Order: sequence, then structure tokens, then C-alpha cells
Amino acid sequence: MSDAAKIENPASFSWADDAETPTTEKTQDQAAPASAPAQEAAPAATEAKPAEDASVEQSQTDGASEWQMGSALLEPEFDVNVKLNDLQADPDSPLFSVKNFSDLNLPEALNKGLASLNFHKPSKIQERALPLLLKNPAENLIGQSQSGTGKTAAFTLNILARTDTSVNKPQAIAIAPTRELARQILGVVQIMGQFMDGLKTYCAVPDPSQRNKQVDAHVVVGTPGTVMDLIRRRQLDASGVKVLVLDEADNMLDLQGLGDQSKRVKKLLPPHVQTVLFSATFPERVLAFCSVFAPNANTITLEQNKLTVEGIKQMYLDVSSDQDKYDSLLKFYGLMTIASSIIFVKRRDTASQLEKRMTAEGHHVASLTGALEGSERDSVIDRFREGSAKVLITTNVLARGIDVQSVTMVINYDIPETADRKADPETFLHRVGRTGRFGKVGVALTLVHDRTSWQQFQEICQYLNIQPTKLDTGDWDNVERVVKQIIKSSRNANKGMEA
Ligand SMILES: Nc1ncnc2c1ncn2[C@@H]1O[C@H](COP(=O)(O)OP(=O)(O)OP(=O)(O)O)[C@@H](O)[C@H]1O
Repeated sequence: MSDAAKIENPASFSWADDAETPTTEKTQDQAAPASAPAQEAAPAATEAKPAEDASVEQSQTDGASEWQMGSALLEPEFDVNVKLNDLQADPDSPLFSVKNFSDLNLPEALNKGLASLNFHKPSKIQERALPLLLKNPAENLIGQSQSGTGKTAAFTLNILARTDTSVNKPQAIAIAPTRELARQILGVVQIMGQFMDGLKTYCAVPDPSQRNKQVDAHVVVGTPGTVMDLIRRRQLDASGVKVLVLDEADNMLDLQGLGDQSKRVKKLLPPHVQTVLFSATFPERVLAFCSVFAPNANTITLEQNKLTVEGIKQMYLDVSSDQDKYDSLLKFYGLMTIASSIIFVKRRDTASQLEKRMTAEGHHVASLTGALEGSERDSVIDRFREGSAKVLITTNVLARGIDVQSVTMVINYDIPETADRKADPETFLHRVGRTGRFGKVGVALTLVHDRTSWQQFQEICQYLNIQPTKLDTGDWDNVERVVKQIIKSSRNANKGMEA
């Protein structure tokens, strides 16, 4: 039995080298992300290494919440701090926060788009951000809200509301750290904008079939390297761009390659472009460059005392050694029926070994890492979304932003750590946020196998105020009982929400 057993009573933790008290705007000390050997490599020639390659990310947490039961909507209720750049702004104005999408006076085509997505009521971030985003003249915005709370729809509505399809030029660009996230955002733009006459969109991710083609679109969503190349090669006419959005903005501005490319993209756009930055996490040091990147921005940040992941039931599996991790994982999968899950590992080779071994055991598994070509990555994520692969094994490449509603469990096979091998609670938070989306209840399992992983997990639990349930591999009958109960109660909670 490892020391991990001590986690059972987190209230009794003692922190020798106590991390700084977390705040929404503070971060743990992080080394500049560096690719550890055998971790992810750049997926495409012109792209900066995205999050996966850096293998580690910043450490910031988002707020969470009590769960609020609404009619058809169970949204995490959390407090946000809103700081307006305009001292004249009136927070009592009804437009300061809207309770209904109809209060926004959006064009009819967008109201229809919202209805087609079954969005009846705005989430808290949408309530707060949309009136600020839609103001004229346009103002910059830095917006933070926890994972799965609808940031994409907030910036997409603003993009589409500012797009005039009678002008045949790109008018908005959204950039994201990975091709998967860019493709996902583009999907939201297309569904939300489906009733706008003549709307044309373009996905700017590395794609050999698009080489040298002119971009003929009103809205472009992509990764920053490709967007930058398209503008520089004059395949994308940026002269009419009015809105620039950075999703996962802290990651985009923090990682060296992505940060440089994002800054270059902005320099290639008209000077008064509305700059919108969204993320669940904004470490303080990144927030400082955010304010330079998006000057005089209205800011929406989370209350600092809400740094938890309450909607996600946390468990940990205490295994005796690194070698034992695989057998324990397999045993775990053998006991449970899990609708759809994501397993996060640190290294590509671990991902491919797990994929081979689990496939040999009859599991429907897919693996997505930066080792794959772009088109292969697209087909893996598509297979997972449509449910033909039930288990997705991946690195930090998919830690952020990916929204697959069916994911009921996230497994940290390897604990997320920074480049200097410290616990990385922020990446933990983004990873586990792939489940429990938009108020659903999710389940997360973390494997601890030695003193280091145990200490790192303790730090993460302390930082995020998590009290995990221990699963003891010495008693698999009990593991089965406990996990089945947890899965059942989360399923029931989610059913209640859908009812
Ligand atoms: N107003 C709404 N009503 C119902 N569902 C919504 C609403 N807004 C967003 N959603 C749904 O919530 C889910 C999460 O949204 P989204 O992916 O935008 O979250 P996010 O805040 O960007 O998360 P992350 O920080 O992980 O990127 C999506 O499936 C989206 O369709």
C-alpha cells in the first residue's frame, strides 16, 4: 500500500511546502513550458507547438459552485467580478446583465440559431459577457468562467452579430490552441449562424488540400500559425476584420510559440479590432500580457474563493507501482460499464501502448496525440464524438476546450505536472473539466503509484479543495461497489437535469 492512503482524510493534510493560497488571478510558479523528451512534438510544420507539446501548462483554477436546479438547465452558479473600462457604465442598466437571450436584441437569424441549439437561457458568463461584447462602439473583453459554462456561444454570438454577409471579406477571426478546438468552435459558428443568409466560414488549420487557396469566408476559425501564414501570404484579406477572439487565451499567450503567433496575427489586423480573450483560467502573470494584448478591456473574472471542481466526483486509485498502473486500469475498465471516457497520459508512447493493450483486451479505444497527422487526428476525434470509440487516450493536447457531452469519466493515468515536475492543478482542472459539462455531474479518477505522484495529487486536492474517494486495489469488490454507486448517483443527477 502506498502513502496515497493518507489522502483519505484531506482535512488532515499538512503542507510542508505549502503552495501559495490560490486565487483566481494568482498562479503557481511555472517554468516556461518545455517539451520533455518523448512528449508531444509539433503536429504541423507551420504551427507553434500547442498545449500538448509543451506537455505542461499554467496552473490556474476556475471557480465553481453550488448546483442550481433550473427548469431544463442545471448550471453551475458562480460569482463573477466584472470590471468595466468605462467609468460611466451603469451596472444597474438592464443591459449590464441579461436574463434572456431575447433581451439582447439579436438579429432574428441568431435567435433561430440559439433555438436550434436548444439554448433557452443564458449561462452566467453569457449573461454578463454578451451585453459587454455587443456594445457599440465595440470594446475589448477578457472573460473568465469555469469549464463547460458556455464561453464559446458567448464569443460566437458576438462574432456573428458583427458579421455582415453582404460584405464579402473575413470580418472575424477566432483562434484556439489546437486544431480539434478550432474545428469544434467552427461547428458552433456554423450551427449558430445557419440562418444567416450566405454566411461563409473557413477552418484555418494545417490542411495540404487548401494550400495556396484564397480564403473566401466571413468568419475564420483556426490555429494561430495557419492564420498568420494565410494573412502573410495574402490568401486571407484581413482588411475587414473587426473581431479577434482568443479562446484558451491564457494558454495562447503564455506558451512561447503560440504567444508569438497570436501576437503576430493581431499585428496583421486593423488597429481597432475588438479583442476578446476567454479562458477558464487566467494566471496573474498571463493576465498582465492579456491587458496589453486587449487594452482597456472590460474584465470578467471568477471569485477567488470558488476554486473547486464540485460538480465532478473525484476518486483516486492507489496502486503499488508504475508497472501496476496498467493492470489496475484494465481491471477497473473490466468492472465498470463506462459510457465514454478520456484517459490522460503524459507521453505519446504511453498513449500508444495503452491503445494497443486495451484494444487487444476488446475495448473500443482510440488515441489522439500530436504524433498523428492532422487528418488522422480529425478522424480520431470524430470517431470519439460519434461514439464508435468509447475510450479516448490522449495527452494534454485535448486537456482544454473539447466538449463531448457523452464523456462521463476522465482518468488521469499520469498526474499532470509542470515542466519542472511540480503538480499542475490548472491542467488537472482543465482535464477533469472534459466531463461534467454545463452543469452535468461527471466523475474523475486519478492514479497514484508512488510518493511523488501521491504528493502531487495531494497538492492538487489542496489547491482545488477536493476531497477524493480512495479506491483500494487490495479490495476490488469494494472498488466495484463504490464506483458503481458513484456512477449511478451521477447518472441520476444528470437524468434529473435532463428531465
Ligand atoms: N445557454 C446555454 N444553454 C444550454 N446549453 C448551453 C448554453 N451555452 C452553452 N451550452 C452548452 O454547454 C456546453 C459547454 O459549452 P462550451 O464548450 O462553450 O464551454 P466553455 O465554457 O467554453 O468550456 P471550456 O472552458 O472547457 O472550454 C456545450 O455543449 C454547449 O452546447
